[in-house]
Amino acid sequence: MLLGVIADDMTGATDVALMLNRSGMRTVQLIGVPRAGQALPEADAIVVALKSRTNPVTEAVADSLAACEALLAAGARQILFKYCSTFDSTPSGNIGPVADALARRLDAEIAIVCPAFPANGRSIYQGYLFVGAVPLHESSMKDHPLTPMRDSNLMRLMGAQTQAGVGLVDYATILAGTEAVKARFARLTGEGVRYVVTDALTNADLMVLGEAAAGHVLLTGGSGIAMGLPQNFRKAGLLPQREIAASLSAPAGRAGIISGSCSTATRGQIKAAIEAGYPALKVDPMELVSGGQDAAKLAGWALAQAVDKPFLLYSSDDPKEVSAIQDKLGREKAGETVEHAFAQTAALLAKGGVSRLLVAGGETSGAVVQGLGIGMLEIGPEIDPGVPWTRVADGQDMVIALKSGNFGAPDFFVKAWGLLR
Ligand SMILES: Nc1ncnc2c1ncn2[C@@H]1O[C@H](COP(=O)(O)OP(=O)(O)OP(=O)(O)O)[C@@H](O)[C@H]1O
Ligand SMILES: O=C(O)[C@@H](O)C(=O)CO
Repeated sequence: MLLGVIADDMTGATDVALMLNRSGMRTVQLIGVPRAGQALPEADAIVVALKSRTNPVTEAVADSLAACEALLAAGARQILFKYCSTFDSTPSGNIGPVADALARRLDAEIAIVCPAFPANGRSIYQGYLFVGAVPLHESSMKDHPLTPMRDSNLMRLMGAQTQAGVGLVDYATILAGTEAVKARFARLTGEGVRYVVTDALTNADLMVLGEAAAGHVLLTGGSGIAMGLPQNFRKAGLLPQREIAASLSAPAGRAGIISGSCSTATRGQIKAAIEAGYPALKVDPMELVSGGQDAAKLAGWALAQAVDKPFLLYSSDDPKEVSAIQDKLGREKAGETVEHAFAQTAALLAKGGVSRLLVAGGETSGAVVQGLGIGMLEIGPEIDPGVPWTRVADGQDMVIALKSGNFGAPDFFVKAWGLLR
């Protein structure tokens, strides 16, 4: 094992695992902190998916350190701390405190801070993070319920979360190439800077950064920064050339979609699936509370549909409806109610013969994976940037794709099946 990754949420873990797999590293995703003494699977890279983005700082730090120990014990030579490409966090964390703890553990004198993910419109210029054509604080992330992003300057954002010095490698330096970036790293380290925000607009920039950071024991960022790391291991003779499969052989069985994501992207994808004739049932949190709907009824409905098209179970709604439900139930209870129902439903669906599943939403994916008792995923082909098919590697014969709310083209739910054999 060469590279160990600690990801702060479930879909972010699949995102970075895909990036590594595409770049020729055989990658396995583990769900949660490995148990003490647990033998980790054979792989070039292992991604540990945590739920440490918004939980209390002390828990996030403890889980990240435990994951780091397990990865080091399995032979990791470099550790990547993967967070969201929109730097989802608050002034109290969790990105800064987790990075600080990992830097201390690894004796890292420098660590890149690079959430750039050009394929999904996340770029960094002069240390400012852009989402598409607008700065982060003007994007929909400004209204995120848990981690509203009201600033776009990564030096300020990181600086508010750590006591360590924060510096910048600007775009002109990236354009000047690997040696220039390395020289800037050395200068900043000499000035007492630990965290280096790095500009990046294109994949080529990420390759330069990856090469320049070959000797760093710790990196932090979005999945984009992983793109340039496999080349270093290959150059060092540690990583053989690997075939990347363009499709995934999937077990025979029914196909379906579970969506608890309320993002604009997901709602568009649901509309496209319904227009394509997929049988669809809307899940209503109020009905779940009153008992009008429950997991048995949802699974019963899904399994009663004709098998020629995947079924779609969705609670996704527009922001006005979601906030009306949250006003009635409370934000936490609304989320938990839906997640609990989908977790139980997923277990019943698997028992009923569903073996091909698409799930939309980070929290929803976490709940469904837990409901299915999944501990390990092997990474398959890319459906859209940041979202691969995966195969369950420690239990039932199933393929599953976990989609971040904001990711995927409008026809995501319709085209994904074409990659399965
Ligand atoms: N109709 C609804 N009313 C209120 N809450 C809902 C409703 N539907 C889903 N939810 C909750 O909203 C949350 C959606 O979060 P989730 O992480 O699954 O999606 P997302 O935020 O779009 O995705 P990501 O985190 O990947 O960006 C979940 O807690 C889910 O249970
Ligand atoms: O980096 C991203 O945007 C995603 O992988 C993610 O973390 C979604 O929660």
